[in-house]
Amino acid sequence: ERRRRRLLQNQLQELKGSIRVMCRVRPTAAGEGAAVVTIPTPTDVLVAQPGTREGRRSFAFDQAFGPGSGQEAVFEEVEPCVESVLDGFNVCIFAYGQTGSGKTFTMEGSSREEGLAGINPRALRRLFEMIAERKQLAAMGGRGGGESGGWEYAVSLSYLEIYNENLRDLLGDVPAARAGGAAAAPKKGKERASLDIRSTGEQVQVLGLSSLQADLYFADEVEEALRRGGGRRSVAATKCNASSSRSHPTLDAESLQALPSRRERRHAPLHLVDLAGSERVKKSDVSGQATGMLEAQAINKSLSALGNVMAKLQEKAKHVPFRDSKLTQLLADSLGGNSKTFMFVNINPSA
Ligand SMILES: Nc1ncnc2c1ncn2[C@@H]1O[C@H](COP(=O)(O)OP(=O)(O)OP(=O)(O)O)[C@@H](O)[C@H]1O
Repeated sequence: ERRRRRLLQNQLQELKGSIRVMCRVRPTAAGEGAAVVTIPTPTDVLVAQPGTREGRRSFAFDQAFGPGSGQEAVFEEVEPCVESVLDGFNVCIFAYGQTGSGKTFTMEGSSREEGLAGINPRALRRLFEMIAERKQLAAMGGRGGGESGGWEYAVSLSYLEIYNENLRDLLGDVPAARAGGAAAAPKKGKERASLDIRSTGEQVQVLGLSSLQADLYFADEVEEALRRGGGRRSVAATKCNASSSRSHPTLDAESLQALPSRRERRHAPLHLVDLAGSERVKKSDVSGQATGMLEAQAINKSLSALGNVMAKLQEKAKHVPFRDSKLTQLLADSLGGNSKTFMFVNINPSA
């Protein structure tokens, strides 16, 4: 079963490509004026502004989601990839777009209603469900149980943000009893310190980052930790959005898989990234604040580094400049190679 699933996943990946770019157009909000963006086919996004220099322009994506597409439909598109993490694939899903375009809504969603939950909580829940399903299958099949028999799974969660090219731990004070191995919770007062990244071969490690070890979806515990972490994100008001995220928060679910009978161990990361707003400094009027300017420069640096890395990967270039920013260093293990990357381009449909 495991081998068959891997094979199907590989075939699907070859068909769809290992970097997939989706567009998500959010509904217009009150006072924003009429939408100038439509989705004439499931893969095309048309921007029509008659009388302007741009006129009509069409953009092709792997998939386009309109204002009527709910959180569930969006998650269904990435779900097979989330599942493949337990088969050892490295996966990265990120949301890119201007401030207020729906990145946080896509990744985190809203906790107001169950149906409004975004990719992050749905992905975590799916991972834990799958682990439970596999345990149940193994128990039913007894010993042996084919290739999937005997595997043990665990998930280690961490949550950090990249702010002005510094890495900050957002889970800093998880209960010590559940904080994982070498990465114990930092002491009070030190939790906002910048952390270093170490790359060892194909694995990327953030030194001193707290983690929450889980083999079940302890809904309250996990959600509470994430909620608290989310509350620590660096947020500022810009002209475009009253509470704009100025950092790149990244939720990481490292899946650990072990087959003790054969002394096999492997791990695969799932990176879920809500990129900071891509707006131009002038338009968002953050330039008046000294920190705003610095933030905008750091955001631009990492977004353009990410753009360069994606372009080099698409070209299959020999050298990919992962080291150009903290963001690309952090994601190096799940961009390119055998990994699967999803990029959501979030847009606001008003002129
Ligand atoms: N698909 C959607 N359906 C309904 N409401 C949405 C959708 N996308 C975004 N919104 C709403 O639009 C507003 C702005 O979205 P959000 O905060 O996710 O933007 P953002 O891109 O993360 O902004 P920033 O970069 O400034 O953090 C929020 O009130 C959000 O609830």
